[in-house]
This record gives sequence, C-alpha cells and structure tokens, in this order.
Amino acid sequence: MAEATAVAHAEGVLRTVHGLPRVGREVQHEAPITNSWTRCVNDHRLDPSKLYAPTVIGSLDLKDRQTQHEDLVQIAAAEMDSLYDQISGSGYALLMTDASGVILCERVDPTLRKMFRSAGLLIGADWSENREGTNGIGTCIAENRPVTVHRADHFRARHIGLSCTGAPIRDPGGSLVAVLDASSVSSHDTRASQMHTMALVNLSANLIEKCLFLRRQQNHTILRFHSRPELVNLLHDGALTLSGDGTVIAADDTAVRLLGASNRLDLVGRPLSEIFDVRAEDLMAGSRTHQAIWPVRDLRRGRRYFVSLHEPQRGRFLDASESFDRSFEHLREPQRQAASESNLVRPMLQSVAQPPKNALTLDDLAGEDPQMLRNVRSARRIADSMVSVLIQGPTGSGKEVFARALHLASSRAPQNFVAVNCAAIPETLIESELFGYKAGAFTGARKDGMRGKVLQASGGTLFLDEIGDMPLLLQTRLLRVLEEHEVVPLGSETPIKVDIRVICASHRNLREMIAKGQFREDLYYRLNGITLELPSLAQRSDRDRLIREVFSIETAGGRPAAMEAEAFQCLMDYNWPGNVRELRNVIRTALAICEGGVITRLDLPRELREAAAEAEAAPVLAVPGASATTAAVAEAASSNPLEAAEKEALLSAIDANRWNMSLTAQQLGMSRNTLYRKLKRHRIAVGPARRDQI
Ligand SMILES: Nc1ncnc2c1ncn2[C@@H]1O[C@H](COP(=O)(O)OP(=O)(O)OP(=O)(O)O)[C@@H](O)[C@H]1O
Repeated sequence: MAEATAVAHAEGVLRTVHGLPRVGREVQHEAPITNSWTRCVNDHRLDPSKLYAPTVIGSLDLKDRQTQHEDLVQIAAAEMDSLYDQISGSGYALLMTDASGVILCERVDPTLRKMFRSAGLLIGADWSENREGTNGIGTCIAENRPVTVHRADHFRARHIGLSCTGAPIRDPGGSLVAVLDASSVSSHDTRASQMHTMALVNLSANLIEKCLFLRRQQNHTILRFHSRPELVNLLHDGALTLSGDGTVIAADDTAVRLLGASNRLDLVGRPLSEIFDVRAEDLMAGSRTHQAIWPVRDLRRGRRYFVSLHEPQRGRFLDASESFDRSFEHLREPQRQAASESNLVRPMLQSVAQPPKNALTLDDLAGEDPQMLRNVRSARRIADSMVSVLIQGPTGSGKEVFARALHLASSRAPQNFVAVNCAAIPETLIESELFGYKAGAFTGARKDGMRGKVLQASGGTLFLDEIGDMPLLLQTRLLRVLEEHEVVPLGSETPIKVDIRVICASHRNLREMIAKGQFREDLYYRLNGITLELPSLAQRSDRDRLIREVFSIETAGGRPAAMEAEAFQCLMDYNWPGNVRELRNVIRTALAICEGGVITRLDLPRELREAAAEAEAAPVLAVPGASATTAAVAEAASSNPLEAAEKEALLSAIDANRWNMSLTAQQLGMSRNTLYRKLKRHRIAVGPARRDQI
C-alpha cells in the first residue's frame, strides 16, 4: 500500500474521532464503524498509522483454547465446509474465533493461504478490537452483533485492503462464544455488495448456534416449535429447554424471535404454561407414549404453533475414560442433523424444483368440493394462456401443489417449474436468488455466477410463494421483468430475454397490504389476472375423500394399513389449522407409531382426540382381508331389527364392491354423502384398508 494512502487513511480516522470536518472526497462512515474507531483511540489507545505485527498466541495456549471449544469446533466443521463450498473461488477465507477473537479454525483456498497469512489471518492470531482495531471479528464481539468491516472501515491503515464480515455464535445462555467470519484480502466490491456475504455468514452462524444449543442441552427436556409443522425439529425452529417441573431454563434466539419476546430473560424462569396454552406435564406424558407434533397457542399473542418434546438423552453421555473416537460418536447426532438440515435449507435457496415423481394433477385435485371444482375448471381454461394466476388460501391448503398441477396441465409442462418461497429466503438474498448474478458480481458470489430463478424458469413456470413477503424494492424489479420480459442479473448491464408464466400465492390479504402501502398496486394487477381461492380443509365438503386420499398417498408402497372408525371420526371433526400439510403430518406420524398397521384414536395428537371426544366410541376395524360383514353384524343384532337389516345390507354391498365407496353408493342408489352418513350412524369403519379398496 502506498505510504500516502496509509497516512491519509490514518488522518481521516483521527479527524472523525475528534469530530473535525471531513476533507476532500472523504467518505462518511456508518455509526458502528465510527463508534469502534472512537473506542480504538480512547479506550484501546491504538494508533491507526502504526505498523504493529499481528499478535499470534503460543501453541500451548492455542491447543488449550481448541480443547476448550472442542464441541463447538466439531459442530461448526460441517457448516463451515458447506458454506466454504458455496463461496470457494471468490477469494474468501472462512474463520472461526473464540469469544476473545483468537482464530481457532479456518477454511482457506490453499493457493491464497500465503496472502491471508501475511495479512495476519492465520490460526492463533488475535483479532480482538483492542489488538487489531476495527475489524469484522473484534468489532462483531464489541458490538455483539453481525458486522461488515469493509476496506477503509478498518481502523488500521494496514488492513484497508481487507473486507470482513463476522457474525456471533452464542451459547444456550445467550453469551457470545465464537465468531464466524468471512474475510477477503483483495475485495474490490462496494460495501453494499457485502450484504449477500452477511446473509450467508449469518445463516451459517445461526445453524451452528442451534446445533450447539441442542448438543449442550441434550441432557434436559427440549421443546422445539414453529408456526409451520413441517419446520418443527429442523434448525430454523425455536428451542426451549425445560426443567423437570416444566420451567424454561434456556431459550435460543429463534424462540425469542418467534414468540416476540424482548430477550431470553423474558422467557427463562417462566413455567411453560405461562408461554403456551399447554402444561409441560401433559406434553411429557404424551411424548412418552409416542413422539408427535402438538398444536398449541402462545398466550401472549394467541398465535398457533406446533411443538414437539424431546426427552433428555442421558444414555448418550460418555465418561472421561472413553476415547476421542467415541466422543466424536457422541457428537454425531447434532452433526448429522446439521449436515442434513443444511442440505434442507440450501436446496431451497439454490435448486430448481424438479417435478416430483407422483405430482398431483388437476384431475386429482378436483375432488367433489364445489369451490375446488370451480378452481380446477378455471385453471384448465387458462392453463395454456399467459394469464397470471394468484392463488390465495390458508397455509398448507395446497397452493404449491395446485400451481404445479396447473403447470403440468399447460404446454409448458416439459419445462421447469421453479418454486421460490419469498418468506423463507433472507431478504438480502431474494434479489440474487431471483435475478441471478454475473461472475464476480460481489464477494461471496460463486465464481461462475448464478442464473437466478427467473432465468431457470424461462420457458416454464415461476411459482412465487408468499409473494406478500417480497420487499417493496424487489416488487418494483419483478414488475419490470414481467412487463419487459427481460432480466438484468446483478453486476451486469446486459438484459437477457425471458419467457415465464408466473403463478403467485399468498395467505396474506394483498388488498389490505396495498392499502397499508406494503404491496405495489400495479404489481398486484399484473399478477392477479385470475385469483383462485383454495378453501381450508375444514371448509371442504369432500373432506372425507381428501383424508382417504392422503391416507392412500402415505401408505402407497408400504404395508397394508387401516384406520379405526373412531380415529377417522377424529380426523373428520378436527378444524385443521395447518390444513392438508397438518393432515399429512398427523397421518404420517400415526402410521409410524400405530401397532399392527391399524391407526387408533390413541395414535392421534391430543387436540384431535379432544375434538371428537363427544363422538361415541365403538370402533369397527377395517383390517385388510377381514370381512366387513363378520366384523360388525353380531354387534348389530342387539339393536332394532330394521336398523340391523340396513346395516347388514350396507356391509354386504361394501364387501361386494371391495370397499369402493363410489361403486357401493351407485349400487345402493344413493349419493356418497348419504352413504357416509349412514356408515357413520351405524358406526361402520370407513378408513381405507388398502389402496385398491378405496
Ligand atoms: N390435494 C392434496 N392431496 C394430497 N396432498 C396434498 C394435497 N394438497 C396439498 N397436499 C400436501 O400438503 C402439503 C402442503 O401443500 P402446499 O405446500 O402446496 O401448501 P401451501 O398452501 O403452498 O402451503 P404454504 O402456504 O405454507 O406455502 C404438501 O405436503 C402437499 O403435498
């Protein structure tokens, strides 16, 4: 670096710290940076122009620190590898430090290692703010939050070629224990372009933090929750640790955020029954019989969540005499979870949604509900046009499934169906995910650039789920793409022609959002050429049929299974806040825990059992191969003879038609609804025994 540049930088730093006016084209730095400069001068007594050598701790001290953080280093390894894979080739190194800023482990391109070493970024180096001045690691620790320190933001003139982004990793008590940092020694991007790096580093730090929480709390009962049942037990759920009497003893950051608490102390020390409308002992008793996901409400805001309870894993603890290899075994569970869940998260950000093998068609979805029949008719009419479609409906009601079926019904079916969940991608990543970027567009970018979802969907269909969560600025960009049929990737000036059919979905009221200035009116009109309203599961008049269909899907290819009438009634009576998604989860869990392939009422979550508590309980099993007639005629004998005769007629017709309810209804000259009413009155099981019997 030229000496003149170093001197000018140091003078600029000192002028800012002492409140003197800026000179020439000197840049105004943001508050976290100038606050840090002030600390460096006033508290740490550092001189920005002085050329200190990097401070590297001794090897024994380093070994001690690495041993002290052994679990953290092992847990972080999988996530660091995964993040490094994404950013490799972009000139970045990944570093993890302890809470005092000493680098414990790294992922560096071997060809760049020398450059990083000479910049002082090596294992054992101390990057605390009081040693190295303002930097991505030390300032992240001092501010206790994620920071980017880009080039001339650094305090020392020696570091102004660096660009560093650090994010804190906290222990279950909320104390900062480590910093994950991505640093480049030769970044020529703008500071704004570091937002992408920040989003990636933050995401990885959060994943490591969750694994650390689960690992360090595994000898306690852990409650995991999320508003979407399919996200419970994944790394993005909230976690609370409970003592034996149901008091919260630890909470992770996600739990604090999801529950709208001000901080961890807002939750810690409170009985669970003050947070959710459920008592810990009821959950504990339930989870002992089977592992399930329970619907609850939080008491403060009345929001719906799904929770699962995990008992302490005492048996998995090791004593000190066991070897290192065994102790690695001991960490395997969170590690495996980290790896598999990273893989769950990342494809959501990266991959084109491939058509699933047994994707449902519009015919499959039509069912017998008048609203669904109308939706399917409209969808068929516009399948091959360019009319944009807005699908509204409550969460889990099948919006994405419907969008995919619409794509399959169109001439675009052989091309890609690309799904983007705008609510699941950090705001800062949506832009690059959608519009792509040119090679080297910004730091952390893949070296060969990225095509972006819009381009991936060209020729096919782009499904934008939760469109209401798209930031206003990007709504403007999306509108431009739709109007001009071309996209300009980040970092590029050349527009690329695209041919996309857009289907959007939202469970939010977009009209209300427009009124509040949260959604662009012009985009709304561009997107809702036609609006299809999907009914909630509770509203569907063909709920019984849908339940059987989901049951068939879940048992397809597996061993024969059946469901008691009483259990089926519970499914019919419940109000299904999570809609078809919740139904699938309940049936899947019940199939996994039921005995002998028959789902009973006891295999269902408490809330469902309660919904049907008043229904009479006299199960008749629909066991494959067993004759329905023999199963229930004896029972009918004690009742009124006319009733008994009707029941017998029904049962023999069902047997004759091999449990095909449509054929049975046809043969008896009644509608399916009447048939089901009669079956219910006679307490005859209607659960499908085998796929071919429905
Ligand atoms: N008609 C159906 N038959 C069988 N399974 C279905 C049906 N509709 C939806 N599902 C299943 O329910 C789950 C939720 O569906 P989907 O993701 O389409 O809902 P969504 O309304 O888009 O949800 P969200 O609002 O949360 O994005 C998926 O597992 C899907 O396979």
